[in-house]
Amino acid sequence: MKGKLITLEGIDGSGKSTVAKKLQENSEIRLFEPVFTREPTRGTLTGNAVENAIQSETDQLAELFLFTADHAEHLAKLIKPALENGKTVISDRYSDSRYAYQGVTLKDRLENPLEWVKSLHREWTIVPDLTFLFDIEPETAVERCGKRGEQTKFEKIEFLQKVRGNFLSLAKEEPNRFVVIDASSSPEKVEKEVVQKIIEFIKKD
Ligand SMILES: Nc1ncnc2c1ncn2[C@@H]1O[C@H](COP(=O)(O)OP(=O)(O)O)[C@@H](O)[C@H]1O
Ligand SMILES: Cc1cn([C@H]2C[C@H](O)[C@@H](COP(=O)(O)OP(=O)(O)O)O2)c(=O)[nH]c1=O
Repeated sequence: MKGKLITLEGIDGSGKSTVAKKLQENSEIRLFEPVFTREPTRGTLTGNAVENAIQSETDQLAELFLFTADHAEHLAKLIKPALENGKTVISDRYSDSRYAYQGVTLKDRLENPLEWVKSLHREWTIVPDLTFLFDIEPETAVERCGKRGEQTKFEKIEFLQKVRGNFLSLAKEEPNRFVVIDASSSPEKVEKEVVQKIIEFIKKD
């Protein structure tokens, strides 16, 4: 696999989509002609199923498998072919979202849900080359989500506190893959930091 996979992760309202949009417009990033994508995917069979699940009180295990099915489809149809073509792929959310979020939703059902969800992916997923973790206080993130519009069942402070904890422990486990960004900074500062790291990373090879 020749291309590089870069992922954007963080709790709801941490500013991932804002950064993804800025990256698409950034002239230095455009030079690399990256493929921009996201999870959950949009307008696909699996992505639509996930969207329905998020908007209802779906069983947490069923929800995990829907998110995971969407990931498998995303890998097969978009990520793998793009990487094989030597493209840089930038994904707004990816597998770490499953480890962090379902690591919380499944905590009353399984002994160590984060590790279990990780192990479920191990044999077939593609581990990103670089992952940005947009780290922010859940209070600020939820306030931002409120301004954005209708809130989902995941956009609650207590829940997101636990998700944030999972993201931070994932970052600690793999310090070479993760870059933790202070997402409470201004959009300009966040963009500048991310662009700089991506360019450094791509030029390194
Ligand atoms: N650095 C920032 N400072 C202040 N507000 C921001 C910042 N980044 C994004 N926002 C705003 O916060 C809200 C959530 O951002 P968004 O990019 O949709 O987050 P996410 O994709 O991580 O859920 C949006 O209304 C966006 O305009
Ligand atoms: C990809 C993924 C997302 N999610 C959650 C995170 C979000 O609350 C929700 C939808 O993702 P998304 O549309 O990216 O939300 P946002 O723009 O607010 O960050 O699904 C999981 O629980 N597991 C997953 O594997």
